[in-house]
Amino acid sequence: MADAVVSEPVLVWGGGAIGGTLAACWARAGVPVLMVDVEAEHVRVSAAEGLAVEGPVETFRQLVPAVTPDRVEGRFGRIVLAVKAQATETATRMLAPHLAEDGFVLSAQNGLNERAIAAIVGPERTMGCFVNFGADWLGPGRILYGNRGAVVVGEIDGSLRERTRAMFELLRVFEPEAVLTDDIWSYLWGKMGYGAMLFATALTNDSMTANFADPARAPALIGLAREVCALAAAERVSPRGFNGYDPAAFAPGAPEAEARACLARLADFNSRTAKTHTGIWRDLAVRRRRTEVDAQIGVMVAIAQAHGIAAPLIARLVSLIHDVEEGRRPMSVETFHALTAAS
Ligand SMILES: NC(=O)C1=CN([C@@H]2O[C@H](COP(=O)(O)OP(=O)(O)OC[C@H]3O[C@@H](n4cnc5c(N)ncnc54)[C@H](OP(=O)(O)O)[C@@H]3O)[C@@H](O)[C@H]2O)C=CC1
Ligand SMILES: CC(C)(CO)C(=O)C(=O)O
Repeated sequence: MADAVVSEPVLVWGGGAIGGTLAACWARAGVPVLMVDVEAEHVRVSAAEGLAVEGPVETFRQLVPAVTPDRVEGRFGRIVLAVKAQATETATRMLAPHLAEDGFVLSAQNGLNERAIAAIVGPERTMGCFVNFGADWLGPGRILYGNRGAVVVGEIDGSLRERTRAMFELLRVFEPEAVLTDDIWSYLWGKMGYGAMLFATALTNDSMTANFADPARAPALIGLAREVCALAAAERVSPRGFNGYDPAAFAPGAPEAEARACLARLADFNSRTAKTHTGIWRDLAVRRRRTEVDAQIGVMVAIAQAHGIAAPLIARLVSLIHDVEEGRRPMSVETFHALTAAS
């Protein structure tokens, strides 16, 4: 990567829980960043008073250069996209005029958003990334960094290039155990399985750990992960594990005991975070807004149909989250077991 590009700011588009944590950590380390967010007060506080990162991992306040999208000027070689999945297309269209011809967009999101990004800016200008650290946007200029977690980067075509290695080094500034991979889709599909279970936990008000530790919820959680793993296989992807999640435990023929042992590991991993509930739960219970369910989980219904594979739990999960979003059902153990009924 040319020196001129390395000295120019990394544009972090979407400066909430994930983007804000990355931007603050990079800025503190002396990496030039420019954070872009639609929340004007968040932008003002972060730039003028400092973005406060708090919680058990790190507590610091860092001035982060930040603007709203209408104030971005120029073109950038490295854009890290960290909006919710349903905002991906809108945000990518907004950032596209600011992306250098030879630059790239890296998706620090959950889901298969790289496909949508590539459709807009082109596959050559899209880089894959998987993040599993936990963070919450608490308010303007305030983010909870709840726990460290896996961070993986790789090109969507599996190649390893100078720019991929450079981005890997940049991610290591944030997470020293970051991984460089030639198979980013295996991690993204790994998170699709874990993510489907996380969406199910958000049908209740219980913490992630309480959900994963409840034996009565295991059939629905295991069933979901098995459906996702079957879809990944149909897509010719071998999903990979991370932070206690092991897709092999949900592969066809894997013993139920392995799947239950995996749930116990996830209960344990999530018992050691200050972020007790998912971002999905937070959207529903705290922010009172729609979740990423269509963009993250709904896409799998279409993938299942394309392969002629039945995915009843995934489809039921999408409709139950919609029920909660639209006030037809409460977040409750009873609502969770409306999912169990489909298993
Ligand atoms: N939080 C976590 O612990 C984890 C999150 N992820 C994933 O990371 C992604 C980002 O999530 P998260 O950081 O939690 O979300 P947040 O809502 O905290 O942050 C996203 C930010 O982007 C802003 N935004 C929305 N649209 C635009 C736009 N067009 N241009 C610029 N900014 C915009 C949002 O504003 P507004 O709120 O007003 O829309 C918000 O401030 C998601 O895909 C999530 O699933 C992955 C692992 C862990
Ligand atoms: C729970 C977490 C942080 C993954 O560990 C997540 O991805 C989310 O909140 O949606």
